[in-house]
This record gives sequence, C-alpha cells and structure tokens, in this order.
Amino acid sequence: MVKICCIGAGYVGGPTMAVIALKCPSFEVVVVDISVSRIAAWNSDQLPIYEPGLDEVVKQCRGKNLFFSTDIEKQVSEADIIFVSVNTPTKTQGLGAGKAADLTYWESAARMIADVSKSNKIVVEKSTVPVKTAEAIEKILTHNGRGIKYQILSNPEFLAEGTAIQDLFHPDRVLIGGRETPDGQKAIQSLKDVYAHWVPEDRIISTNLWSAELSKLAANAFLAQRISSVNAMSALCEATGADVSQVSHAVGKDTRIGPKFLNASVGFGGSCFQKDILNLVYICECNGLPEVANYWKQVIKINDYQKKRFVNRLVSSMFNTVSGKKISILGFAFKKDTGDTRETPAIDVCKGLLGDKAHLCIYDPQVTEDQIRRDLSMNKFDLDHPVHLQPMSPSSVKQVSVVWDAYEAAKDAHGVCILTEWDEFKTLDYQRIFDNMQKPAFVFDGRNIVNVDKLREIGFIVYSIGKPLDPWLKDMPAVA
Ligand SMILES: NC(=O)C1=CN([C@@H]2O[C@H](COP(=O)(O)OP(=O)(O)OC[C@H]3O[C@@H](n4cnc5c(N)ncnc54)[C@H](O)[C@@H]3O)[C@@H](O)[C@H]2O)C=CC1
Ligand SMILES: O=C(O)[C@H]1O[C@H](OP(=O)(O)OP(=O)(O)OC[C@H]2O[C@@H](n3ccc(=O)[nH]c3=O)[C@H](O)[C@@H]2O)[C@H](O)[C@@H](O)[C@@H]1O
Repeated sequence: MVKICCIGAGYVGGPTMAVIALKCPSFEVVVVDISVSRIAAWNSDQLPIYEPGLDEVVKQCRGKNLFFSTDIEKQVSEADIIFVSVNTPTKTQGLGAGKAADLTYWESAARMIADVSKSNKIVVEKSTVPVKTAEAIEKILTHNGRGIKYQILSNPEFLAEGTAIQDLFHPDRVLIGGRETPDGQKAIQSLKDVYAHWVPEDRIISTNLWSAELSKLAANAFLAQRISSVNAMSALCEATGADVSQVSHAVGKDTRIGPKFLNASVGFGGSCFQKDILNLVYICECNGLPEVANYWKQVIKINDYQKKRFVNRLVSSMFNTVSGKKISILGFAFKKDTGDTRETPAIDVCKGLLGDKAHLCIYDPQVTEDQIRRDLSMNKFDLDHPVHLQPMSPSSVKQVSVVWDAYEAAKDAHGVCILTEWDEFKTLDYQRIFDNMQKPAFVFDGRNIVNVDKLREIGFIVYSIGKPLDPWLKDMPAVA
C-alpha cells in the first residue's frame, strides 16, 4: 500500500489530501501538523476551515484511509511520498524583509524529514516557494542522508479558496516538476500515478523543477495582474462616465483575453497574490533584473491604490469626515465562501476608516469576532504564520463592534460598506436597511453586487467601483 504523509494541515494540505484519499481508496493518507488545535479540529465535526463540499469529502474518508495526526515524526518515517504544505509567508525581518519568502517552516520540515527517515522518500513541494528552493531542500536532505535517497518534486497547487473541492476534482492542470535523471523521471511517474486516479492524462504536465516552481509564481502574478488592470480601468471609468462592468464584458469577449477574472473590486486579497508577487519581485532583483521587478511591483501598487481610493471616496463623500460616524462593514473575508481573512482588503479599508475616527460595526457570515480583532490589531505579514505562533490576546481595537446580522450592523449607520461579495448581501432588504439608517444614507459597494438604480430609487447615495458616479459624488474630490 502506498503511504502518503502531508506536513501542514492548512487550506491546501487539508482539502488536497482529503481529495487524494477519496480518489485513491487503496492509499493511506495522513495529514500532520505542529498545531495541536488544528489537528483536533480536523478530527472533530467542526473542521478548522470553511470550504464548500469539504465536510462531505472528509466524512467519507476520515478513519478509513484519511487520518489527521500530530505524531509527525512517526508518520513521516513511514511514508513513501511526503507532501510539504507549510506556510511560506513574506519575511518580516532581516535580509529581504517585506519581500522574500520566509522559508523557516519549510526548512524545519526538511530537517525533520532528514532526521527521521529510514527509507527512500519522494518529497513533494506543495507550498509555493521561490525558484531553486528544491536545490536547497535537496542539500538539507542529502547532507544528513545516511545513504537514504530522496527525490524532490515540485507540485504546486492551483486551487482557489471557496472553490477548492471543485478545483481539486477538476483541475485545469496538475503540474509536476522533477529532475531530468532516470530517478527523477521515475519519481514524476509515481506522482502522476496518484493523480491519474481521477485527472485525465493530458491535464498532467511534467516539466523540470525550476519551470514548475516558477510557473506557480507566474500564474499568480498573471491572475493578480488582470485584477489590477481592471481596477486601474475602474478609476478611469469613474473619471469618464464609462461603466467598468460593460468595459470588462466587451474586453473579455475577445477570445484571446477571455471573460474570467475581470471583476473590478476594492482590491484583491488572500494569502498568496501579494506574497507571491513580492517574492517574484525579490527573485528578479536578486537576479539583476530591476526592470522586470518594477513591472510586477506595479501590480501591487495599483492594488494598494485601489484600497486607498475606496477609503478616500467614502470619506470625501461623507463631508470629508467620518469621525464619530457609524459605518457598517458588510463582509470581512477576502472573498465569498471562505472564512479566510489573510490580506483581505477589508483590513486596509477598516484601518483607513479607523484612522479617520469612524465607528465600525462589522458583519461577516464566516469570520469570528476574535479573528477580526486580531486582524485589525496585528502587523501586516504577521498573519500568515502558524496560528499557534500568533499573539494569544491581541490588543483590543476601540471603535469596533462585531455583530452576527447585516441589519444589526446597518442600524443607525451613516454608511454601509460592502467589502466581500457574499451572495446574501445581494438579496438584503435594502428598503428596511435605509429606513433604519441616518440620512443621507450611503452605500459604498466595493464588489459591484448591488443594483445601483434600485438603491438610488430607495434614496441611497451609492458609490459602486468603476460605475458612473452618483451626482452627489461628482462634486467631491476623488483624491487617492
Ligand atoms: N491558501 C491557498 O489557497 C493556497 C496556498 N498555497 C500555498 O500553500 C502553502 C500553504 O498555504 P495554506 O495551506 O494556505 O497555509 P496554512 O497556514 O493554512 O497551513 C499551513 C500549515 O502548516 C503548519 N506548519 C507550519 N510549519 C510546520 C512544520 N514544520 N511541521 C508541521 N506543520 C507545520 C501550520 O501549523 C499550518 O497549519 C503556502 O506556501 C501557500 O502559498 C498554494 C495554493 C493555494
Ligand atoms: O496560490 C494561491 O493561493 C491561489 O491564489 C488564488 O486563489 P485565491 O486567492 O484563493 O482566490 P481568488 O479567487 O484568486 O481571489 C483572490 C482575490 O482576488 C479578488 N478578485 C478575483 C477575481 C476578480 O475578477 N476580481 C477580484 O477582485 C478576490 O475577491 C480575492 O480577493 C488563485 O486563484 C489560485 O489559483 C491560487 O492557487
């Protein structure tokens, strides 16, 4: 029986291994983690992450051929294939701080593998890592090798949160990079055999190690670039009277461009786009390519501009001050159908409004009050480290309340701010919300999900990213 062990039971390790276990019933799959609470949650009815369809997959396999454990060393020593899916956040200190990937967790996992292994292993990079990481890992493993042979493969993950299970069931492609030696090719074939249980052969691509590592960074950079491109257009739409949804539709009809990933927003979030682009920028700089580095940096600059622009629009349209005003924040997760808040644009928008002394009343169907308070009090980049290494009791943020109902959040508010595109926000009773708000009542839609005309009929002053401006807003300075 093939034994698979995955180090890191997070957003990638958990769902990916659950799907492998489901599709490969003859394999034993064990997911291990240093976080005791995370493993306990995986073994309970309340899984540690919210992901549509995940519960069903886990329920079908857990206890049969899918296990979650903190007995890391035992499970690693017994495995044939070891996936490493640990955090690779942006470095906060030292060389490359604010840009380079922090490989502390990866290195400690590799050293542990080297320490406990007694048989040959295939070690799979599942985390997103800088190009050439496999070379460093190889050195760590073979240094302490005691004659044990390791083959390192790069098998980056392309799932998106909120659709992880569907993405894993029907991936556009599975990418496997390995050494171009007979042993390297044999290892690639072993991993291909795992995915071949459910992924069509023509969707399993193999490359050399460095191409696979770089393709992951490139894919995320291209995706983020599309969002920054449409967000840059949204600013121009507001200045000219064009409508960004119409522009996106027209542009996306070109089959060379395609319709996906062209929704203007308050900015992209999530744990990966920013960190992976910063990582790419750092690699370019280290390779003496400042022009290439600057090109990609611009994607992040536009994203920061978009978030700042949104806050400035909001404040300037409310008579240039939100001091003491209640602003209702609908949605805190970085996108719908996830409870993940890493790098969510909501953090920057809320911090911007708090800087102008607003009172915030926040509602998100999947994010806890504790998480919101942590996010608003912690430093940027600290949030993507393992949970048990984060401060236990973050300092409490004044001027913020968290409620469990959108109507409660909007009651007596001066403005409503939509920051996540949760479906339930599309069907709220906006008349009821309007009736219970201070007047003039404002809606700032950072996701373009409300019916602007209908809301204006009710009496709201509406700002929707990249849409023709409300007459009220036309006279306000659109500074950024
Ligand atoms: N979140 C996503 O949608 C995607 C993430 N990725 C990449 O996958 C990697 C993991 O990301 P997530 O799953 O989101 O992170 P996560 O933070 O949800 O999970 C990582 C887990 O690794 C554990 N861990 C850290 N060091 C460990 C060690 N030495 N031994 C055992 N466990 C350890 C942590 O406790 C944590 O539970 C990152 O490199 C990320 O860039 C790639 C594609 C999608
Ligand atoms: O490496 C990763 O972590 C993953 O990053 C993204 O997945 P994810 O961040 O989970 O979610 P996306 O759907 O890509 O959304 C990212 C952000 O962009 C925003 N977005 C997305 C699409 C769009 O048109 N407009 C837009 O503003 C979303 O609201 C969200 O804040 C990629 O889509 C995955 O392929 C990749 O595996």
